[in-house]
Amino acid sequence: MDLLDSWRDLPAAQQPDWPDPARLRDVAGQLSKLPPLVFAGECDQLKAHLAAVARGEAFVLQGGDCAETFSGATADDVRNKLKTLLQMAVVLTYAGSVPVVKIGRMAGQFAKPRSKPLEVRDGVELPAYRGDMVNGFDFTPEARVPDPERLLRAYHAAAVTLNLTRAFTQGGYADLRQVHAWNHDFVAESPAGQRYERLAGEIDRALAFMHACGADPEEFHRVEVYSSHEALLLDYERALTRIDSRSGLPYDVSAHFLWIGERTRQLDGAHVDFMRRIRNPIGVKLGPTTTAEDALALIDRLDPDREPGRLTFVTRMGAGRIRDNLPTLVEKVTASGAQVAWICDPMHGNTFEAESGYKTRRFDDVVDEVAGFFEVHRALGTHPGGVHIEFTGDDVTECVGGGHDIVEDDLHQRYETACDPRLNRGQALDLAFMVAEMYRIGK
Ligand SMILES: O=C[C@H](O)[C@H](O)COP(=O)(O)O
Ligand SMILES: C=C(OP(=O)(O)O)C(=O)O
Ligand SMILES: [Mn+2]
Repeated sequence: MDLLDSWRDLPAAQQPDWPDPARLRDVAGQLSKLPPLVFAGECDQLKAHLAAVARGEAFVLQGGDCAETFSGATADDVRNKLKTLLQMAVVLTYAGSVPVVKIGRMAGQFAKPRSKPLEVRDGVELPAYRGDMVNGFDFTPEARVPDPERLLRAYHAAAVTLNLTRAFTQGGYADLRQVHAWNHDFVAESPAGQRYERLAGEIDRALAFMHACGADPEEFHRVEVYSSHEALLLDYERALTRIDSRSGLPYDVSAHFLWIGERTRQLDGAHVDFMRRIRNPIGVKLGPTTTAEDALALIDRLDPDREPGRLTFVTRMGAGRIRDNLPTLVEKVTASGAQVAWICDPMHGNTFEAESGYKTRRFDDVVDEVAGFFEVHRALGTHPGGVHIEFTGDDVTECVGGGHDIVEDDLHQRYETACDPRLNRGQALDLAFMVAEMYRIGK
């Protein structure tokens, strides 16, 4: 048997109950003939950047929706998300004085693990929504049936999103001389926008200075933005895995970077088995129950050759636990000689249900978890390598607190997420300024 299929004999958590397995096989066959969404060489490039992160020379900004939707694969939606990502990256690069590796939770983040298989509303029980790649968001029995056709739609929505991303980032929109333009629709009414505008003015002056010194303006014309998603549905990921013609090695060409979620990181499970065989840079989410032994065993399994940039640990402990839980993990991993990149996801350990029933997160908890992450790494002399966040480019009301001080009673106003609550654009920019400061202070 092809080793890329050995996961099929292992327990795979969080897979949908596809009602028609023959149809699933047919769709997987179609997917396996479709062109790659990314190229192996690009994945290697990202791996080299992540190796720099692991060495302490760069910082990762990874973010986007919790769950992308098919209807969100539009020019406006993608541009707004990219704009926010670029603004955050500029803040971090300039105010934090550090090269920023930009990775979108974009172009493939269509499948969700859930804590409960069923959703109950007013006594009616239906299968939980598992992302547009699996079933529909509407609370009807028809919508909630897993449909393999959705895997094909996910591929096409990812292709559209990636095409837009490549056009925006390579075609001039992301040119550093556009720093003001990204902010136009934002600056007047928001403190974060005004703060950003002042920083953009400084960048202008710095660019003019460099230009006067003879720097080539073309250097600032393009940026690299990489794609990433949770590698959850193994039938999809396997179908998009190809042998790289240069090296003869397998790459999952559905995204540059794939990660294993907190709910699917079982050492003897299917996800770890599949992911150890692909050559992309990969991540693993580490929640509050992770032991140092778990982390070391994951390293042995997923990065036996200790390849620089191969493995990133994304910790998501919760603001109240990070200062207690993270030090031992980092100490023991560092002592083992493994060089992983450490990234902080300050979202998933801080979710709670408001009285109104909306899932939400406090902006202050998000900031506190990042602060704890920095404190732990600074105390140990290790590198706080980045942040992984859920945000959107729109002015949604999903997380409480932040500049506009959204309160629980406001959540209903613009609660648009298909899964977890995201930072809105102002909250995301505020966070970027705070992270930049934390980065600079401890350096
Ligand atoms: O995004 C992550 C998970 O899918 C999400 O946190 C699970 O949410 P649930 O507890 O509502 O299932
Ligand atoms: C499911 C997610 O996170 P975790 O696996 O950390 O719960 C996510 O990133 O949306
Ligand atoms: Mn999420």
